Amino acid sequence: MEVAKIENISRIYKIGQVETQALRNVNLTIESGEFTALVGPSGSGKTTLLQLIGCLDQPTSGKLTINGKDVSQLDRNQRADMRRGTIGFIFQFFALIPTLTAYENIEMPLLLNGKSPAERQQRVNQLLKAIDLEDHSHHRPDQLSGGQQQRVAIARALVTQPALILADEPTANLDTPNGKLVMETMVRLNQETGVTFVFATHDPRVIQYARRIVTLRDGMIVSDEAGEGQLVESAAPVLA
Ligand SMILES: Nc1ncnc2c1ncn2[C@@H]1O[C@H](COP(=O)(O)OP(=O)(O)OP(=O)(O)O)[C@@H](O)[C@H]1O
Repeated sequence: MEVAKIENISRIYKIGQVETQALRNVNLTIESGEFTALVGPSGSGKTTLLQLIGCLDQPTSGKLTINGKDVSQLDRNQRADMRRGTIGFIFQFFALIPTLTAYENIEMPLLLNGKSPAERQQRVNQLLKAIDLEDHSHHRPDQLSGGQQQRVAIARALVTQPALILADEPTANLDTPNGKLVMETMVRLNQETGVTFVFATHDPRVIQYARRIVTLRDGMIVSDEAGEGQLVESAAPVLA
């Protein structure tokens, strides 16, 4: 099944008289279950593309279909509705709420979606187990390492069972061991649940996990090839 279909998409940013063409006639289809890296030099359009797929932004021209729905012309509120429940985000700087514990950060999207207390508790505990942080559930972000914070962010992105998770440079602020743990967590959850991951990265150590590598240059896709797709040994799956 197609999770995202990008047809002839362009995105032009205008600041005063200055125009920047961030994406030029991009075509890309993301199928359910993919684990795909967007790579390319700084300024090539990776973040712009993720923001469009994530319904955070609107294309200047072209057609964008997410989960079978045409989202090219949605207004701000309609885009927010589309994101909720369909798309999860993981950011470079984790973006957790600093005053909430790991547990509460993961629970937040379920509260916003009006889930019952019993359902919330069951789901959050399941995710804490899946990211191997059950014993840190009452820690606030400043009481967790960068890698642990990013694993909490992964759990928060997954908690509503979205069709698609988008990650912009998820390991950019992590050291090598923590970056590896974060990537292995993403691979494992992709293997166990089949949730689709698309992530932007510069890091060759991250690219090796991708099963598909899409390379952008000057706002265009210049290659689209199979990656090594390094697999991760799964213990007993907790979310499958
Ligand atoms: N909000 C904006 N307003 C104006 N120009 C922008 C805006 N966002 C991005 N751009 C420009 O669009 C182009 C693509 O930027 P984008 O952030 O998508 O690239 P990127 O590949 O993600 O880069 P990096 O790897 O450095 O994050 C760049 O030339 C950038 O300067």
